[in-house]
This record gives sequence, structure tokens and C-alpha cells, in this order.
Amino acid sequence: MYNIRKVTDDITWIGVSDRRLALFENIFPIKRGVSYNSYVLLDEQTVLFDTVDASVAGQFFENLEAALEGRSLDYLIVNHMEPDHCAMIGDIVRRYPAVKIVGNTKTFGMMNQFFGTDFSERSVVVKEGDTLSAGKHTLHFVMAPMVHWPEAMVTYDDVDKVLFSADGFGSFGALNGNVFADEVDFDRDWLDDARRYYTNIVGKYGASVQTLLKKAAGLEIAVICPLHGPIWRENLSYILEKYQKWSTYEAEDQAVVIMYASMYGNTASAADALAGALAVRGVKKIAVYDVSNAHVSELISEIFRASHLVFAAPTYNAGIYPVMENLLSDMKALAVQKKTVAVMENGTWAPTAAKQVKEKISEMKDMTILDTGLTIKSAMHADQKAELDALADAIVNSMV
Ligand SMILES: Cc1cc2nc3c(=O)[nH]c(=O)nc-3n(C[C@H](O)[C@H](O)[C@H](O)COP(=O)(O)O)c2cc1C
Repeated sequence: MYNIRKVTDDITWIGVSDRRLALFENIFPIKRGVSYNSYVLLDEQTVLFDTVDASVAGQFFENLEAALEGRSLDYLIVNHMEPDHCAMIGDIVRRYPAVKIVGNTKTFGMMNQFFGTDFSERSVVVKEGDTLSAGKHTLHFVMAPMVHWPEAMVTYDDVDKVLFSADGFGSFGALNGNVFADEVDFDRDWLDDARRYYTNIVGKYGASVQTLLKKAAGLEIAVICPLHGPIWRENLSYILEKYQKWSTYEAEDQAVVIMYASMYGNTASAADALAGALAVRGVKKIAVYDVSNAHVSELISEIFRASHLVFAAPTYNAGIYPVMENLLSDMKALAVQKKTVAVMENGTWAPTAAKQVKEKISEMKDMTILDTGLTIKSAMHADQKAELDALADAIVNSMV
């Protein structure tokens, strides 16, 4: 059975949700599933905006046929060439032999790489500022390189004021009938997944997102149609403000996130004691994570969210405990910036983890590392309570 939803009188959402996939990009756990969004415009010409992942092909074509209401397809606009959106291009061409494919030079280069053809006999190559008339609706093409691939672009419909934003403003999470952000409790149920999606997938490219946001500011936008997650047609400033913060690496919350690694529980115990000491000093909503038991994508999301980070790491073969080291490498790769950081270390004979954690943090931009830290030899005991309090004081003082 088809499952489609009108976005405006002329534009229909024809996306498909996947609740079976365990790991998005074979890395990111998606307990709430994911949606592959696609859209159809019915005008004098019919236009499809991106396709979907191969795993949901059957449902997608049922949806597409229903949305086309018996008409053929004139144009396929390819805003993004990642296979979870472009996998159906070949099938579209086979089903609708007269279809023209719209993309930029890089789009068609990637098509050749992925499919062994650039569909040159049917390609319409567009560049920044080009337009395509579908009849009543004129579509404007805006290049969005490195949001998050080089060929990425977005398309703006100047009649319905709709921005087809590619992976921008996307989120993990299947759509459950309510395809609009105003139909769900986004802040409660979706924000964490939207942040995790952005920070892990697009996070590195904050400058490119800033360029796109500046271009978008010049458009009158009533609806944002992303390729994953809910569609925005109300309170757009909410998600735009989030993107402004995320892409400039500003913390959303004045908050402390403590991340520890621990084999035998002693570093964990000290991390918990620090959380308690912070709470006594009035710090609220403290988050504590065991890096071995939280997915690195959740930690990255929390790191983007919070202003203050504490890393507590055992020394391991004269280095940093590997799971913690991996997290620090991911932070650098995703260009984490503008955090205040405190470091705790543990070691039974020669603790060196703190020095190495600090070195890694120093490689990131605009990071403030607190002078006060804490070194534990195997396990923390009451005789180090004053040191723990000093660390808690230093963190609290840095928050004002
Ligand atoms: C494989 C391995 C390598 C270790 N290497 C070091 C080391 O190089 N220097 C050191 O001081 N302690 C080293 N240790 C000891 C641990 O760092 C220490 O016992 C740990 O910090 C205790 O914290 P936990 O109870 O939170 O796991 C090592 C432990 C293991 C299992």
C-alpha cells in the first residue's frame, strides 16, 4: 500500500521509513530507525526530488506512482549523490525513459563513478543560481558543497517557498505517520537524534554549513524538506538556531559531560565522585558516560551540546585507554571546538594518560584546558577528597 503525504497543494512527500537497519552507514546505531525522504512536484512538468536507499525500493515506487496520479516523470533532481538517496536513479530511468536528470557537474561525475554512466543523453547540468521552470513553480539551484559531500546542492521552489535541503536539517529516526516536525514533540523525542545525525555526519563541515545558512537567509523559506527525518513548516527558527550553534561549534547548554574509561571500576568511581561534588556545588543536569558502553556517536553529540567536558582515562601500555583514544581522535576528525576541558587520569605504576589526553585536546581549536586535574594511583581514597573538591571548584568557577 502506498504511503504519501501532501506537503503543499503541489508537493507530496513520498519517503519511506526503515526500522530494520541496525547501523546507518554501517557505523551509527539507529534504534529509532531512519527515513529516506523523497518528494514529488506536480506542475505542468512533474519533478522528483532525490530517490531513496535500495533497501526500500518497492515501497518507494508504490509511493511515487501514487503521487504521480497516472502521469509520467519529466525531471529527477539529484541534490545529493550519496547512495541512500541516489540508489534508484537507474530504476527511475528504466521506468520513465523520457526523464531528464538535473544535477551539477560533480553530480554527474559521481554518477559515472557509482553507476558507470553519467546519463549524458538526459542530463541537465546546473550551477549556482540556475533555474528550471516546471510551469507555475520555478526551481532555483543553490550549491552546498561539503554539506556534506562536494556535489551537494539544495533546491528552492519560489512559489511554495520550499527548500529541498538534501542532508541539511536531517535526522535519524523513522517517520511514524507524523512527517512534520510540528506533529511530534521534536525537542523531547527528536532533538538528540537530529544532533547526533548532524554532529557525526556533517559536524566537521561547520564552515560549509555556515555558507549555506547565509545563502538560505536570503530566501523566504516557509518549508524545509530534508532527506531524512521530519519536514519543517512551523517554527523554523528553532532548527535554524540549532544549526547556527552546531555549525559554529557553540555549546547549546552550559553543562558538564563526564566521560570515563575504566577496566576495574576505579576510574568510574572517581568520575562518579566528581559528579557528586559538582552536584553539591549546584551544577544540574550532569551527564556521566562510560566510553566503553556508550556509542561514540552519542558521545560526540553530547560533546557538541555541552560547554564543559571531563575526560577520565586509565593509562594503558603507557598510552591512553584505547576506547578513550578513539573518542579523542573522532573529536579531532569532527572539528570539535570551543570547549572547557578537565582531565583525570589513572595508572598503577606510571600514570601518563592525562598528559597525552591534554596533548590531543590541544590539537583542537579554541579549547580551554583547566590547570587543575586529578591523578589517581589505582584507586581513589578519602585522602584525595581535597583534590577532588579542588577540581570540582575549578570546573564550577569556569562555568560563570
Ligand atoms: C593492559 C594494561 C596496560 C596498562 N598499562 C599501564 C601503564 O602503562 N601505566 C600505568 O600506570 N598503569 C597501567 N595499567 C594499569 C591501569 O592503568 C590501572 O590499573 C587502571 O588505571 C585502574 O583503573 P580502573 O580500575 O578504572 O580500570 C595497565 C593495565 C592494563 C590492563
